[in-house]
Amino acid sequence: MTEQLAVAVLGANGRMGAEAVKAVEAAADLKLVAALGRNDSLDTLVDAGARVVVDLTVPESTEANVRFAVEHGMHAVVGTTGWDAERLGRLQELLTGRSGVGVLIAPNFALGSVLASAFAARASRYFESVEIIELHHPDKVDAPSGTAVRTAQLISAERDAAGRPASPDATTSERPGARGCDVDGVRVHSVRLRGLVAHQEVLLGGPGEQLTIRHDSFDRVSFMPGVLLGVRNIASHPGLTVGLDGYLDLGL
Ligand SMILES: NC(=O)C1=CN([C@@H]2O[C@H](COP(=O)(O)OP(=O)(O)OC[C@H]3O[C@@H](n4cnc5c(N)ncnc54)[C@H](OP(=O)(O)O)[C@@H]3O)[C@@H](O)[C@H]2O)C=CC1
Ligand SMILES: O=C(O)C1=N[C@H](C(=O)O)C[C@H](O)C1
Repeated sequence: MTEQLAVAVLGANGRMGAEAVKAVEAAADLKLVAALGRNDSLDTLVDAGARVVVDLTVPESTEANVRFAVEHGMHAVVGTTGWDAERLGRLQELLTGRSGVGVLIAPNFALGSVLASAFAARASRYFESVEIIELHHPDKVDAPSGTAVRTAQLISAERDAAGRPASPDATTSERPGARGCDVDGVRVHSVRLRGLVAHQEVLLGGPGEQLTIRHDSFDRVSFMPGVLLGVRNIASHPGLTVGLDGYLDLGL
């Protein structure tokens, strides 16, 4: 039998972390060597011989966690949100000169969500209007969701490349927040509702028609194939990758 890959999970007591611990433990080719919570020392990762660190913590913790992993030569598979351009810039700098280390920042690990965002971005070339509605459980601390931000960025890039102008909007007076927030020129609306897990709709409008691209995660098990895909493939993707689509051959 080939050697098992040593994996550590940070945020192991959280909703996602607990699911990731189960997924790693159930995978014959992986070995869970550490499962850490907020008050555990990161030095445990070194002592445990972790090769890949999975970060599923909180936006204020994730950057320091990833920095520790990279500085100690460990790959990092990151699902935590909050990776804005400034943080990504610092991470890119950190990775320079550490050519063997890979970091995957994946705003969404659900394969259906990754596909939905890619399809929506491509479709947005052909529609006059586009807006995003993301819907999540009310215990989520950040808004808009990382997935919505990423989707808006992909849409914005596609529309720029296609020479599409901004979506039309005649609003001249509004109550704060009524039109959602602006992410790279795309309006994003956030719903927080008990009973939900993670959902997103991209609404695309043209004269006399609408296309809606919707993805639903009903359970956090939906994220686990993507987490495992990241863990298993990160060693062959050195440097920084943003989005699980970077590990897939979507051909779009
Ligand atoms: N990429 C994807 O597919 C997905 C990403 N997410 C993202 O993952 C993150 C976690 O989500 P979720 O599991 O729902 O959140 P939870 O609040 O349930 O879990 C976060 C956990 O991280 C712990 N934690 C905080 N800081 C540290 C630290 N420095 N080291 C170790 N553990 C720490 C928290 O501990 P304590 O409770 O003590 O604060 C908590 O147990 C969020 O950013 C969310 O947006 C969520 C779902 C899917
Ligand atoms: O907090 C969550 O639950 C989720 N967070 C990620 C995000 O912000 O996009 C991924 C998914 O939407 C679930």
